[in-house]
Amino acid sequence: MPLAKICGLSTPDTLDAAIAHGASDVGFVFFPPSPRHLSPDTAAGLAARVPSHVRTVGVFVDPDDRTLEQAIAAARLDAIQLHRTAPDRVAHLRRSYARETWAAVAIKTRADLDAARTYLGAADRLLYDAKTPAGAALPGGMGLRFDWTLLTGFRHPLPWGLSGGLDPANVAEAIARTGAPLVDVSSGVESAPGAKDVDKIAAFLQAAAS
Ligand SMILES: O=C(O)c1ccccc1NCC(=O)[C@H](O)[C@H](O)COP(=O)(O)O
Repeated sequence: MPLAKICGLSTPDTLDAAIAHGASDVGFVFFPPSPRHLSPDTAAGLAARVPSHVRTVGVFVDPDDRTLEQAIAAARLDAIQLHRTAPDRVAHLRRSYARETWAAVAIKTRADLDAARTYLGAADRLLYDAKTPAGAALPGGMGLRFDWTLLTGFRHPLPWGLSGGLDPANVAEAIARTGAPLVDVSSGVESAPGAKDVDKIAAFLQAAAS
């Protein structure tokens, strides 16, 4: 059974549902333009509900040191997920904060996937996510999917995860077709942008485990 991360949780009931139904990782977004953005105080309250066998992952977009420090301290993050962050900066933040460090890699073409190799030695895990359109406010959480066949035969330079456009109806097929060791979802388990749905969370995690 692959690991499964529910990203962009922002309420106790949806967080509890993710934990109860077997999520390995829960994601808290620290990016003000996102409908899933959390303040450090809110994140701290949620993090206190997370048992030790579930990892808390902070999601950031090329963060400055202060943003990271506040979030890590408040939410006692186990891991940091970095979008739009250059490999040398990822490596620096990994060394500085001593947290498991995920580099999100935006994928549309084979060349995008090849660029993932630049994170070897810089990150602990790659999260392949669908590239959002130029000018989009968010680099993730938009329900977009990339061509999974790009992953066929690819020699992954690091442990990895699959993200982008997953939902309860397609996650089992995604795992079967790609062999993903970790799947990640946000909008696919929402009823509206930023509003997670406990039934969809349960259905996603059940399908991922099937
Ligand atoms: O979800 C957000 O609002 C977000 C904002 C800024 C950076 C990253 C963000 N999400 C990252 C994730 O890990 C999402 O789960 C991933 O992009 C998949 O989203 P979706 O396609 O909606 O399932």
